[in-house]
Amino acid sequence: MSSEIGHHFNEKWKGKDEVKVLPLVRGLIFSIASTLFFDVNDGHQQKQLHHLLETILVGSLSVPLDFPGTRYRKGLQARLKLDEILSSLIKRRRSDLRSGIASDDQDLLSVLLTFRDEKGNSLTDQGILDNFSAMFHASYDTTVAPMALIFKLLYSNPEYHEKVFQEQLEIIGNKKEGEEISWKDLKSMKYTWQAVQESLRMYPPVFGIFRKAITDIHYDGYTIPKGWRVLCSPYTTHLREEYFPEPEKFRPSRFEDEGRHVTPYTYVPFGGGLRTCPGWEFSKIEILLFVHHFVKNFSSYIPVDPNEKVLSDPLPPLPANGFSIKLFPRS
Ligand code: HEM
Repeated sequence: MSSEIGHHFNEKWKGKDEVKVLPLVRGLIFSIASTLFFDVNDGHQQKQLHHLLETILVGSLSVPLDFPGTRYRKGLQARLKLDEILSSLIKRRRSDLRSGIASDDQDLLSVLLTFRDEKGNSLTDQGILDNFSAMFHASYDTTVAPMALIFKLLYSNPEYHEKVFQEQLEIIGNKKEGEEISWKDLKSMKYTWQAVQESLRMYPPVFGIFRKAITDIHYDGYTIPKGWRVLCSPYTTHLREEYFPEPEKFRPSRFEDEGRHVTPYTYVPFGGGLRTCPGWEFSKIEILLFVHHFVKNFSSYIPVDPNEKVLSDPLPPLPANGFSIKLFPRS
């Protein structure tokens, strides 16, 4: 993943005086997913798949009116096209696995194709397509949001900005030419991770999660009857003064000492309990590596509009104009 991100910076950021962060981050997250999920590295095919995914996402958040020209109809058509392309990838990979050209752990596609449940049953092609669709939905916009916001928020807190840059520079300084980032390095990025956690507190990418009451629940004078669905939203606790004083301020130090001072279940950007997001560590690595490669390439940056609004329309919260920044390369 690190080399993929390093390559992305070489191709899309280096040599530029100014960039718009949001579209670049979208391209990066999609290219990581298509490489690690089904080993599609070809730029042209990635672009086509990326466009289809974006159309599906827009369609899934639109009013479900199945008429020609509506976003919903375009989303449905894009899903059919995406399934068609993925089906041909599945067919080819099945044959490559049989002939030994592909291995059973090379990417998510191979893992799904060779998966067997406790009774020895495998997934159907439709099951694999549905898994891909779920993974794309769950992993794309969610990770794009903190990556598009982190440098905007860091800019508002010079003390933490400095800490994050110093932390990354120390890691970079200890590396030999061409040496890659290790697990130990990722674990040592404590200020960077605190800053990411704080951005996920202020702007949780997932607005809410549902839970079903499996028994009557009595809470604070109210009864939630068995069978009702309850919507829990991170915004209800993330922005409460009693849990996070001055909640409108970007203050990553709230997560010092590995978040020990945070009241349990008040900080839930990845949900909680049995259904906690299974991709949270994956996204943690993506975001930490993104910050790492940024600092490796640039000594500083200036937002074109430091007061650019963050909009959640549609979700997730993103910088309103894509967050343009002026870049200063590291010599
Ligand atoms: C910053 C990035 C991410 C955020 C904020 C996020 C947030 C969430 C949240 C709130 C849930 C619901 C959890 C619950 O019901 O308690 C969830 C579920 C899920 N996430 Fe993520 N997610 C992120 C990245 C990812 C990534 C990168 C992947 C995959 C590689 C992923 C895969 C999933 C899946 C498959 C589920 C459904 C789990 C289930 O229903 O059991 N997520 N995520």
